[in-house]
Amino acid sequence: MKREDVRRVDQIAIEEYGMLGLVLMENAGRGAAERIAALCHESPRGANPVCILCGPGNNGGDGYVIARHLELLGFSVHILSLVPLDRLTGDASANASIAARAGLTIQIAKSDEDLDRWIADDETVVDCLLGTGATGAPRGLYGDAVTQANKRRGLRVAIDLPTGLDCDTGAPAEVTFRADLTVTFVAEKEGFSKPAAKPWLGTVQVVGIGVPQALLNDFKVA
Ligand SMILES: NC(=O)C1=CN([C@@H]2O[C@H](COP(=O)(O)OP(=O)(O)OC[C@H]3O[C@@H](n4cnc5c(N)ncnc54)[C@H](OP(=O)(O)O)[C@@H]3O)[C@@H](O)[C@H]2O)[C@H](O)CC1
Ligand SMILES: [K+]
Repeated sequence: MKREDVRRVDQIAIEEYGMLGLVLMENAGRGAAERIAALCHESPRGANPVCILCGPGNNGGDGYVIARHLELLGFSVHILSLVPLDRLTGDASANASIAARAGLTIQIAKSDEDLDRWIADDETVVDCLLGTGATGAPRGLYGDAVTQANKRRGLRVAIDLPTGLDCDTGAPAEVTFRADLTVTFVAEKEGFSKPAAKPWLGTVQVVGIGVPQALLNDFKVA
């Protein structure tokens, strides 16, 4: 699916079918956590703990849901947010607040030094930095976070798409998250089929977020 179409699916599910964004995000995050747990159990590089890198939007919001479910699945998890939590809005803000009240470890990374210090070398790193709302190459600290993550030797999991990858063209930015697994929501993105995208995607798994079949049919999603 094209980026604009998958964003429309979220929007229509909420505006025309009356679903709540929080429900879509919970389904997304729970499904992603289950895939991450499976990968960590079956891969020799699959480490526990897990470090979740969260950005300023709903892709970051997914990360707070993933953290809560990974903890329930027996993983020790810590979250590095690249923005103060009061910068978050909507569903992302709600889930960051739930994670904080639940006592999940959340640190605010303000510099590349913070990222270098707080991302351990052998933990599993989850990319919840930028999703379908990204435009252009990851800017500033987002580029630093991708560079730091790519240096680690643990597993890397991208959520919805690897930060830096253009999900319509499949073109990687100068700095792109190199994932072992990409968990993408609703459907594979159009750019994922392009050869240039392959080194950055790793294995791709699609997670449904509970939107009605009628809506998927309208977008010809298998
Ligand atoms: N209910 C839902 O909508 C669900 C969405 N899902 C997840 O949501 C993301 C899409 O979330 P969205 O908030 O629209 O966008 P992002 O999380 O990708 O964040 C984009 C913001 O990041 C900033 N930005 C954009 N480009 C760059 C860049 N190149 N470098 C740095 N920062 C960037 C920008 O913020 P500004 O304040 O700077 O304007 C964007 O607003 C989707 O991918 C899913 O993961 C759930 O899956 C389902 C429910
Ligand atoms: K991402």
